[in-house]
Amino acid sequence: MFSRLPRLAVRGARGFASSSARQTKVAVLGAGGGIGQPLSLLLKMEPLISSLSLYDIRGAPGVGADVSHVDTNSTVKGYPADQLEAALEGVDVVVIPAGVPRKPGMTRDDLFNTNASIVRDLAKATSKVCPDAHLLIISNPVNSTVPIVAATYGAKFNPKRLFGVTTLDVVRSSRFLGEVTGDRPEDIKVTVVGGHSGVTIVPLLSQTEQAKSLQLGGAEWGKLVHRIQFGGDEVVKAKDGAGSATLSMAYAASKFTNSLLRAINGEKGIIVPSFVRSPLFEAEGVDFFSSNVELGPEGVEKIHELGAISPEEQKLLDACIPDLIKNIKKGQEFVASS
Ligand SMILES: NC(=O)C1=CN([C@@H]2O[C@H](COP(=O)(O)OP(=O)(O)OC[C@H]3O[C@@H](n4cnc5c(N)ncnc54)[C@H](O)[C@@H]3O)[C@@H](O)[C@H]2O)C=CC1
Ligand SMILES: O=C([O-])CC(=O)C(=O)O
Repeated sequence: MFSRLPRLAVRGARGFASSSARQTKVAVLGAGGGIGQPLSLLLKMEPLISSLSLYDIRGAPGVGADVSHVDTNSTVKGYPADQLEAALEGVDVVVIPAGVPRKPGMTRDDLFNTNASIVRDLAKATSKVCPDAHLLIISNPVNSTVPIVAATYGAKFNPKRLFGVTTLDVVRSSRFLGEVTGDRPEDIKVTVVGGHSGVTIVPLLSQTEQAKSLQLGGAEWGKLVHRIQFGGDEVVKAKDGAGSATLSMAYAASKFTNSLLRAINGEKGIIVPSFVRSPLFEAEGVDFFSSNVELGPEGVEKIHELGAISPEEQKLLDACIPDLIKNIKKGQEFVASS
């Protein structure tokens, strides 16, 4: 049955999807949307999930009924607008792609006014119903929505269990670098640090074997870095008013969810970039930062240092920090004043 699903089949073959895997209930909040629908389908194909809870203010019962016919073992239920708390009952992992996407000419920060309160209200519900769940935040601006969730949790905030999903930047880096070098994207691993918008996205290409032929600071490198930082804009422009990345984002979110689920199930050595509460640049006033994070049963097990970076990458980092501080503060102040 899984012959059409090579990535999942490999996972199964490694034994982590065996019947000894723990029962894991996952909720998607915003499941009726452009990301939510394909993400729900991909999570239905995830052997480490036993139960899927799909919530949206529009259309989730329909998406739930549809996805529930897929012939994998997990159960699926869609919940309408007035059943958020029921949707969160007993949930271990909550993935949140709820909120509006960009239109051409907008920055991610332009989404703040609409999405900040959506994310805050969903976080209020998760902190009440499933306070120990791992939270995977997709809604933009991620640099602000993740601090919003942390601030909403207040004393209940567990920094090990809150993740801004920056995986699409990693996915794009592999793909775009592969287009330049001719290497297979599947073989390329790029550590992307910082945040998730424009210049806060910092790909550490000097640490990637396949990027060694690029002259750091040269035109080709500069073009590639710019494409990685502004890859989201390419999609927004091509969709011409109909939204932003949905399919590649659903893929990226399912990839990150799988990494976390494998770690929760005891697999060791899973290290992926994610935007988390981080000590790395705390002294400079940056409370949240994306870097390589080692995942474990409790969520964040270890936050890795950046390692050796080139002078060109240091410049990118210097440009990232002030924007990141602004975005994080904006989220924290929103919760403090609401
Ligand atoms: N982290 C990342 O790398 C990426 C983040 N995004 C962000 O993801 C978000 C969603 O994007 P799309 O799925 O394309 O948008 P969409 O508009 O297609 O879907 C959003 C869904 O959220 C639902 N929603 C709104 N308020 C809600 C609430 N209070 N509770 C539950 N559901 C609610 C809507 O009904 C809709 O179905 C946007 O903010 C977008 O910017 C998009 C791509 C990549
Ligand atoms: O560009 C956007 O607004 C959506 C997004 O975060 C991405 O595609 O990276």
